[in-house]
Amino acid sequence: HIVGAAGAGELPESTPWFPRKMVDLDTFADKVLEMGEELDSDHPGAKDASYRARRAEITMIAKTYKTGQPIPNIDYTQVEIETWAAVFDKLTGMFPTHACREHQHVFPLLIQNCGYGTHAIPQLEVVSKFLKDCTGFTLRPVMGLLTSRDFLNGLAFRVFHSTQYIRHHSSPLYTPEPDVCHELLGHVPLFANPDFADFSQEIGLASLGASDEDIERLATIYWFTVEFGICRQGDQIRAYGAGLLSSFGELEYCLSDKPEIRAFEPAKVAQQKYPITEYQPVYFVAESFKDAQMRVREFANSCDRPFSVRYNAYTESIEILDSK
Ligand SMILES: Cc1ccnc(-n2c(S)nc3sc(C)c(C)c3c2=O)c1
Ligand SMILES: [Fe+3]
Repeated sequence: HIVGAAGAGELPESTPWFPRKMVDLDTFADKVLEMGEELDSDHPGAKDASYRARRAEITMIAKTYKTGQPIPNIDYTQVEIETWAAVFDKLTGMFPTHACREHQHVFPLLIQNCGYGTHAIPQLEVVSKFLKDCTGFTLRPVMGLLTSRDFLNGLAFRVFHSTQYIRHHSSPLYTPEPDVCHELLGHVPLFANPDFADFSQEIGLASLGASDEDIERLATIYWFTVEFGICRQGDQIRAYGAGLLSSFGELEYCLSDKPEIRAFEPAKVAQQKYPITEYQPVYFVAESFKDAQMRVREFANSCDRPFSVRYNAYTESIEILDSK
């Protein structure tokens, strides 16, 4: 039976807090791991005071953003647009031979409907409206890195927390963290695909109220799919992970004979360690997004959460089922 909003009382005391309706995502805003302008010393923009100030200016928008509001547009500078254009040109040249068919199918629509091109950086609000039309996914501006729990919880509501700042102009082809190029070229095209949207939401639903250990396992599964996923396409393999599709070097490397390629089995993937500052030594191949979704659902059922959840798209809220 369905346990309503009051159902929180029905859950075991030890259940970690999780959002029950879309507006609850507003509570994540102040919980960002670092404000975004405290850049690591090895960050390309660490010594550039005006870059750090620009980051703070852009991330302030995310701090005040509330559910239901349009995402404010950023008046990007010529230097920022040139950085974007360099990344756009380099990567779009590789998509025909390295990106999965789902990415290639939607890219022309992004050019047509969202102004993707070298002359301007697409605005998140325009892109979010497009995604809403395609799969119900929406974007939400984020100041910097959310915790894995908060970030994955957002996916349960088909909400993707997206950065709005861009990497430092001194290194257009490298970034130690997500930036708007990574989101627009890597993540957005796949969230326009219904099967990938279902798959991503599956991970999000599994993360609601999950134990810290299960959050770690689900974040690792996220890492080897949404970020660094490879899929089978006929007799070839292609990239669908955003970290691959937005990184010129790693997009080349991931389809070469250098990395090890394994089958996507969530229980095994969840145990895999991954470096985030160099290319992955191992990638996992999904047979299809539907197949990957079913495997994640199976994996989620084997987790030690004493209840299961369902998303009600009419009320944009979570329903608790068979709370054991
Ligand atoms: C699970 C989770 C929670 C928050 N952010 C992420 N996340 C995402 S989506 N993309 C990137 S690209 C990059 C270079 C890094 C470090 C990174 C990242 O950390 C992942
Ligand atoms: Fe990412």
